[in-house]
Amino acid sequence: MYERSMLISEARVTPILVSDAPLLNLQGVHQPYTPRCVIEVVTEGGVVGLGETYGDREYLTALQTFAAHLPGHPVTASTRLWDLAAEILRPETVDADLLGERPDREMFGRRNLDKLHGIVVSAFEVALLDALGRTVDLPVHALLGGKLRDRVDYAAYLFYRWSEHPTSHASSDDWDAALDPGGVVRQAERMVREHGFRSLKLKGGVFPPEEEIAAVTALHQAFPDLPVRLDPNGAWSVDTGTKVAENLRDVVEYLEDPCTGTRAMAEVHRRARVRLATNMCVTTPGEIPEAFATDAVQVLLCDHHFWGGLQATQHLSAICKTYGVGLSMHSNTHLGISLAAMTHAAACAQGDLHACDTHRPWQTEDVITRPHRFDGGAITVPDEPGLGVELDREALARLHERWSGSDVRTRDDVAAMQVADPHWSMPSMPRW
Ligand SMILES: O=C([O-])C(=O)C[C@H](O)[C@@H](O)C(=O)[O-]
Ligand SMILES: [Mg+2]
Repeated sequence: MYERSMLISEARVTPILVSDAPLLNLQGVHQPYTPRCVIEVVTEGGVVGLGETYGDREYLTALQTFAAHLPGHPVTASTRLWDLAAEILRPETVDADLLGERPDREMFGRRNLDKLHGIVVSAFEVALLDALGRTVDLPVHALLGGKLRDRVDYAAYLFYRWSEHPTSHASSDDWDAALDPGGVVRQAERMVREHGFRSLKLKGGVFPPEEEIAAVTALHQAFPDLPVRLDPNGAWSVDTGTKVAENLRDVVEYLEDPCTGTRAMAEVHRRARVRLATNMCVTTPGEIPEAFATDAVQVLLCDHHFWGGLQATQHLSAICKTYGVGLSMHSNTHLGISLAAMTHAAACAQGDLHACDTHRPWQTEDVITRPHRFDGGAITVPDEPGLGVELDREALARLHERWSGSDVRTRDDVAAMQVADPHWSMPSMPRW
């Protein structure tokens, strides 16, 4: 019998808008503000566990529906969340958008019911583990079986970008534009100076491949000791991907999603013998067998937000280790609750872990009282109870008020680009 204090008395989902930088990608540009959700799970014992996830309208509705069913469940039973999700979030009860292909919006693979369950379960699993850890006075990594490393390395996530958004009432930061190799190298210099990163990743798919090859080569020349990656989000044909891979064979640690789809990835790897990574063609367990059997992917980017949580990420790391596939971590615009969860997940991941992605240096605000600092490009794995972060309630209220006063309800990089270029549309693939 569970102690009464371990039962959930309330689960809250608070949508917020987070200011974001004008970062360019294949689809367009980041909006001035992007939606996220903060999850709070309150126990009968008065403990609050935290989670953070996507805030797009259709996810928000699913998260709120799920939250209403949580009171009475114990925080010790996060594995049961999967059955609960299957019961509550059925094809007839969820937004149809969540079940269809939305290549115009998402860069983490296809949408289906399993993926939705993984996203919802993950958000609450993290909050349950945080609440449990605070209750029993143990860090989340201990609840996952114990950390395998004390520090988690992150990569400098470099973007082509404008200095400002093209709208007047937008958020701003003090970063310069980066639209050519020189600008990208200067951005990397500042990232490395301020945060000590020891790996570099450039978001590609923005300019023709020759320009991106030049930028990555310039990064390699400026930082000969640091591994460099390039990720065009599947923008290239097999021929183009093969050519880029051959050009960058001695320069990149790996190429991430040069092409769209497992078959195209396998063909590029067969032809060029350069390591390939993905957060697009393998984003659910069902996609693993074909990708591993055809050697399409040598590094898999996990992401607890859509793989189903911290425990699912651990399972994934064990599968990758078994098949000799390396592991890294995907990110989207996020705040400190997510960074803490990512750090606990990575601390417990088995096998060959490459520096994880994080968008955090691009964010100028947070919802935790002591925002993380990178030291030598790494985050020290917290040993405090739970995730090791405290909610800044004033900041949460401010960012929620921004959400309430705005009509931005989804991340839409295509629409944001149309503000600058009314003729812009989602490029058809392969773009080059
Ligand atoms: O590795 C990736 O594919 C990403 O980080 C996807 C993101 O959506 C990225 O493209 C971004 O923030 O523009
Ligand atoms: Mg990627």
